[in-house]
Amino acid sequence: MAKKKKLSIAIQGIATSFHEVAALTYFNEPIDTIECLSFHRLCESLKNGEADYAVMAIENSIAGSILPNYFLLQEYHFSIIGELYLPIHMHLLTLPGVKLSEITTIESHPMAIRQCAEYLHALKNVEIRESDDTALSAKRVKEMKLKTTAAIANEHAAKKYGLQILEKRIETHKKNFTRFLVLTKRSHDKKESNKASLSFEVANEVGSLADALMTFKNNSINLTKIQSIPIIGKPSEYSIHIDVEWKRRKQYDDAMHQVLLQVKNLNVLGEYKKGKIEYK
Ligand SMILES: O=C(O)C(=O)C[C@]1(C(=O)O)C=C[C@@H](O)C=C1
Repeated sequence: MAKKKKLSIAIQGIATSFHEVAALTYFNEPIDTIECLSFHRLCESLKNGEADYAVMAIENSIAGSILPNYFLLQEYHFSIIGELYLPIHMHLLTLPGVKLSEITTIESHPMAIRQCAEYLHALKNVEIRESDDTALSAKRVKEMKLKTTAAIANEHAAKKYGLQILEKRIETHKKNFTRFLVLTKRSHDKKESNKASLSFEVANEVGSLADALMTFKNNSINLTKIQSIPIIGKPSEYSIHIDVEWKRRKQYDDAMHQVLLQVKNLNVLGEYKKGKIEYK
């Protein structure tokens, strides 16, 4: 019997990155990952058909929204087919035997650095350096035998690169989640969807945004997130991104028909099943 072809999933970062963990958790089957060292590269990989799906972090419960990714969602017009809330535990990794007093540089992905800001602010005389990926920082410490550099990364990176966990759980708050979106160019089944991500623009007039949001309220639709991003070239104008959840599909459909008349450039970025926040 012919073997089933594995799905290829574009991730930001390399093996053991949080994106790899997110992709393995979401698909829950053997996958081929395509390692991308930027979110732009990740979108290109999906666009040119190298990947079947892409997994993209969009927000973190400590560090907030990854704003550039909202621009990418707008630019590439992929469909969001699912989401995943992944618990994130950050550790300080070094070569075996290294002491904290010997560390002069700490490097990691900027989102990881922001999630550990409290811990990092308390350290004296340590340079904080941004990298493309948590796992890549761990790999660099190992391969370049960097005795005075520590990486902020997860336990999978520690294991893979034989690094010691010098400090455990250095994230600012223990309930730390990153929300990932699963993107595709393919058509997908929306039968089970109870959540949507939308974007639109409103006139710069009294109450225009409030009126649009009231339409969702009046149809019993729960607004779970709102994020505005600038419209490039139109200073002080914004594109509004919202996430909404519904109990009955008809309520969402009714709200959408009404809101269509109130806003400009309404886009449905995806309709999908709401992810669970499960604390481990
Ligand atoms: O550097 C990684 O390991 C990533 O997968 C990137 C990333 C992010 O983009 O937010 C993913 C999850 C964590 O929030 C920290 C970093």
